[in-house]
Amino acid sequence: MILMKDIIREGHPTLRKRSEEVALPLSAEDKALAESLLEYVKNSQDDELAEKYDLRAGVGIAAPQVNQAKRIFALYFDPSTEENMSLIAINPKIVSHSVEKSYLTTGEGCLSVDRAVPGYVPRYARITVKAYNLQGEEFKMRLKGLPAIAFQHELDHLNGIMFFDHINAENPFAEIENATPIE
Ligand SMILES: Cc1nc(NNC(=O)[C@H](CC2CCCC2)CN(O)CO)c(F)c(N2CCN3CCOC[C@@H]3C2)n1
Ligand code: NI
Repeated sequence: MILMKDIIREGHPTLRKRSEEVALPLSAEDKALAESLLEYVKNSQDDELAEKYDLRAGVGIAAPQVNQAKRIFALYFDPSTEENMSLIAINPKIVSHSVEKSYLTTGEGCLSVDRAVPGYVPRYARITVKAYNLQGEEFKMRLKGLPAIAFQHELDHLNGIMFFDHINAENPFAEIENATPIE
């Protein structure tokens, strides 16, 4: 299982690389990597396991964060939540997006960033995405709200982008034009 010691931190060059597309059908190694990413996010949201293994809570994690520069990430929102999502995305792409933006009023954090970086992170409010699943089948999804924000945060990792790259340096909490805040 992935532990915090396996997660690389800000300053590690892999976080600034463009990850490589993975070959389909997935090799056994890439399949195991993808499953371990989803397992981490689920474990991190389980109070007992998070406590036992000292895991920082997450709703997503990307392969480069465990020093695997591959275009794979996982997202997990418990079925009891409005978002309700369990996703492994292989070679993901945003195929279209709204003009409207959105942002988390709390700002964002990152498992690979051991400091708080305050400020609004402008993202597309709605996105249409395409990716491949563990079986190598292509799928499309339309996302909005927190799942859309999280998908963009993880996709950024595959392109060597960190959330704080998007924060307005002059005024981190400057109003974002044509944007809907997400509480
Ligand atoms: C929004 C949120 N971000 C948490 N952490 N940061 C992350 O997920 C980073 C990715 C997120 C940062 C902003 C969008 C994507 C990880 N990133 O670095 C991967 O690249 C949370 F932990 C969290 N929740 C709410 C749901 N809760 C359910 C019960 O368990 C606790 C859990 C806490 N919500
Ligand atoms: Ni992150």
